[in-house]
Amino acid sequence: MRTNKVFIPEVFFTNDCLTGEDVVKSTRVLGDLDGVFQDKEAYGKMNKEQAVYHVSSYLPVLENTPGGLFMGITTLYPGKVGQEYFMTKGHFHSNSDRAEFYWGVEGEGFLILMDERRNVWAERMFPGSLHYIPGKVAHRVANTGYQKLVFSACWPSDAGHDYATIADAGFARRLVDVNGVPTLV
Ligand SMILES: O=P(O)(O)OC[C@H]1O[C@](O)(CO)[C@@H](O)[C@@H]1O
Ligand SMILES: [Fe+2]
Repeated sequence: MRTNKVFIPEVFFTNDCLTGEDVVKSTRVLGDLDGVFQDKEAYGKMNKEQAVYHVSSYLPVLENTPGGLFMGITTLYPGKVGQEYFMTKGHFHSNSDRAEFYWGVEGEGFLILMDERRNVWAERMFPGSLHYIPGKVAHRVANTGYQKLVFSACWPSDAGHDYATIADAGFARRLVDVNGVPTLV
């Protein structure tokens, strides 16, 4: 199933619009993404305190509750490490068959997807793009534009995050700038 439906957002979300005791905010700086980017030399020269993305997550039920939903807003800054675009860490779900929706709110980029057989493909993200991420498909987002990329997500409260599989083997393809064109290599 490889869909890329489009809807018209009536409200532009921002990280700040989620508040309250059920909201958890986090920031990933470049130093949190050690091993994620291919160009180690370029990464080594960059400021590790630099923020790459912020996530605000609305968690109305406890983590692992069956049948609940979580919702998040991510702001991913523009930038590159070498020729590779700033991107989220990426993960499978711990409960591997759990699916998720992502939707583009502001800016432009790509959702990079990889199934368990390590087939990789990408869907263009833009304000109003809607992306269904099936279970057993790893997902990460790259900002290919010159402004911040804001996207939102909705996922089951018992999905969990499996970062270890990606930390061990990475994605089979990377999204890099080839003569100004975002290209999966
Ligand atoms: O969890 P990662 O791979 O750092 O990516 C951040 C995004 O993914 C989510 O974990 C949801 O899949 C959100 O909290 C956020 O939108
Ligand atoms: Fe996810």
